[in-house]
Amino acid sequence: MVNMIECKNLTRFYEGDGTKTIALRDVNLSFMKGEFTAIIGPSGSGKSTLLSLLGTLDKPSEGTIAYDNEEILKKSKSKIADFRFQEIGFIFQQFHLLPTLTALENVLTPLFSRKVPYNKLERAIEVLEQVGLQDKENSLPSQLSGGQQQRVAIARAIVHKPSWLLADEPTGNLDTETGERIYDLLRELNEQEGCGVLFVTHDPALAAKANRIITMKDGIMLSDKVGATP
Ligand SMILES: Nc1ncnc2c1ncn2[C@@H]1O[C@H](COP(=O)(O)OP(=O)(O)OP(=O)(O)O)[C@@H](O)[C@H]1O
Repeated sequence: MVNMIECKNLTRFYEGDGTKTIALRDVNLSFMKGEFTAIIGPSGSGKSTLLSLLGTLDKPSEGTIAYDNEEILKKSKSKIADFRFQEIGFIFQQFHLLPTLTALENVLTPLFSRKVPYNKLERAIEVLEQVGLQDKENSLPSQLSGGQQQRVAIARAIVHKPSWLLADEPTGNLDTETGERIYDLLRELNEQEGCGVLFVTHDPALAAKANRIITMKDGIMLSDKVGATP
């Protein structure tokens, strides 16, 4: 159970064709479990890069990320994957559901080939209920609305009980009202499960409702402000 993530001098650049793109420059940030944080900023400002690094999907070019003082990214690939499975849940703008699998099967996918101390099927049914989709277990993604597909993706992100939920524009593909309901669901999970939520958004109204608002620009952290009180 990771209670704190600490980034020091985090820098990520990409090199190729004689050019160097700096996606993140010298970012210093800490996150405490249970926080509900919005990350905002213009396109290309480094928001997704930051989320990928925090979620151990990517490695920094320079700087460090410590999870409860442990630099997980310095470990082997399989140790990093185990860590990711135990601690992190991801939600994406494009849902990324497997089209030939039912809602229930999609939710079960992170548990394939994993040993867990609970009944996988019961757990998957439980989280589908938690996101309000108890009657859609056997539906394919194509038979679900955008909001419902994102709920399946959220159920999949929490099925393995992560302590951190990282969401990259989770409401970006949804209309305002559906987006607000997805936001409320993330808030509920944050309060009920105590998981830290970090979400990237382009929507200033949604960002303003978070407890902490981090603004990025050109790979730099422009500001880190206290938002709405819970
Ligand atoms: N794999 C890559 N190779 C080269 N450059 C990349 C790569 N990934 C990201 N970048 C560059 O890094 C910068 C930051 O990208 P990033 O996706 O983190 O921004 P963002 O704030 O999430 O943008 P958006 O809001 O459009 O999703 C951009 O200039 C982007 O072009």
